[in-house]
Amino acid sequence: MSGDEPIGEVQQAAVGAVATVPPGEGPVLDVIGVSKVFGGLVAVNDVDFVVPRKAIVSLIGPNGAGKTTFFNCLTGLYRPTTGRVIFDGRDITAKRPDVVTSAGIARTFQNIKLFRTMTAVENVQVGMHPRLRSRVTGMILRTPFVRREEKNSRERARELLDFVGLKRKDELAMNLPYGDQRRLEIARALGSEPRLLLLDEPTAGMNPQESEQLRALMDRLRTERDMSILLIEHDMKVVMNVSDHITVLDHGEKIAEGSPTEVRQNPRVIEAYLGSQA
Ligand SMILES: Nc1ncnc2c1ncn2[C@@H]1O[C@H](COP(=O)(O)OP(=O)(O)OP(=O)(O)O)[C@@H](O)[C@H]1O
Repeated sequence: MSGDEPIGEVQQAAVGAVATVPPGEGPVLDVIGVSKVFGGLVAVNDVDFVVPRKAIVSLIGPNGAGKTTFFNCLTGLYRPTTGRVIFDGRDITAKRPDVVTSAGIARTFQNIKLFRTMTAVENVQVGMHPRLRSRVTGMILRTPFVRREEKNSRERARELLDFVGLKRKDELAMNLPYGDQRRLEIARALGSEPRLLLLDEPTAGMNPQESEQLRALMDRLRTERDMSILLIEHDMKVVMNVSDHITVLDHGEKIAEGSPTEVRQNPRVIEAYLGSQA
């Protein structure tokens, strides 16, 4: 598990019709009453949350609002204290991170987590691992099937790097400029062929031009690859321009949700978040 203390069993909230919605229909992600408690601290408090198909949904809120903890509850890094996580009609509550990835959710991290001494292509190939069919014995014996799959995965990795706009594909990850490392993280996440992509502050440390390129990339992921995106982001320009829907957390609670226009005008949001920025 994640290193946080065990909290007890996940309470089985009522799922009603949600769990019976067949894959491919209904929202891609349906989160029901998720809470996460660390000792006495309620980091996420009974949050309901939906990501419709092919939507870009942003999760915003002041520092410490519980956004990353919420992500960690979705991706199996944390076991939620209460609540259910339904992905594409399937209950993935408290499943291991590799199971969640295989189910079709990929993520990037607030602090970039690349294999620093591997090339960009190799990093993306690692990301493809959940979708590869080679077995360990085949890898040791270097069977024709393994060699063919490796070649295909190298070509596919290069395509994904093209898609995210990364030119220095054979460069070691640690030698890439910061913006390219962020792009590489996204390409690696795409390697597992997710239907839902979770991005944790992808524009952190980027200049305005790079942020705009990333916004355009998110748009293309949705329109060209039918992907749904859940975004944690502090750059309000990016959030307001790219999101179909925004949810606002404050002290672990959902205090508002709606379209960018609705959220921008919500007095609780202005007070809790936009106000504090101003
Ligand atoms: N493993 C942990 N153990 C104990 N407390 C934690 C743990 N992870 C997060 N917290 C606490 O939970 C609260 C929510 O933190 P979280 O990182 O989820 O907020 P955030 O909205 O992502 O913040 P930021 O915008 O600064 O990244 C904070 O008070 C934080 O200190």
